[in-house]
Amino acid sequence: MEKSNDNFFVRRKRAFGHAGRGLRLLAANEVHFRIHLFAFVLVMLAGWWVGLSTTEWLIIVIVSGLVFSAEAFNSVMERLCDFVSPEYHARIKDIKDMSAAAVTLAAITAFVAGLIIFIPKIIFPLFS
Ligand SMILES: Nc1ncnc2c1ncn2[C@@H]1O[C@H](COP(=O)(O)OP(=O)(O)OP(=O)(O)O)[C@@H](O)[C@H]1O
Repeated sequence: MEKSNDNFFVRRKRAFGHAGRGLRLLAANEVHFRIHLFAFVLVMLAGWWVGLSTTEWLIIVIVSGLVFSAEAFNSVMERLCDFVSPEYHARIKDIKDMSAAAVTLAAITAFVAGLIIFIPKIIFPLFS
């Protein structure tokens, strides 16, 4: 690809445009990405309802970002694998399964963090 002579800011703006297109592709085509988005909105509403502290919001935002990033990279892996090897291949299976495992690890981390933050705020008041 030819190197452009545009200045720094024009190139950064273009890079954000490419990233924005990637985000739209993920939101439009990836069911799991949309499920995470839906769960994120629910957690935001629940956080607002129970009144999270700044630190708790930070933890929720960080673990959610981790899940979104892992999901995005997993989608990239799936597309790359399908492009490189549309037919069944044992190595492609390993790559896709490991990539899916990365998302699962991030999701478990977020789930456990959510339990630690929300359980005391939702369950404990019921018994006090
Ligand atoms: N070309 C292939 N070669 C070997 N195994 C594959 C191949 N394609 C898919 N698989 C196996 O099927 C599983 C599901 O793959 P697939 O690409 O359909 O992802 P998915 O989890 O169904 O995601 P999505 O439905 O979001 O595309 C993989 O984790 C892998 O075990």
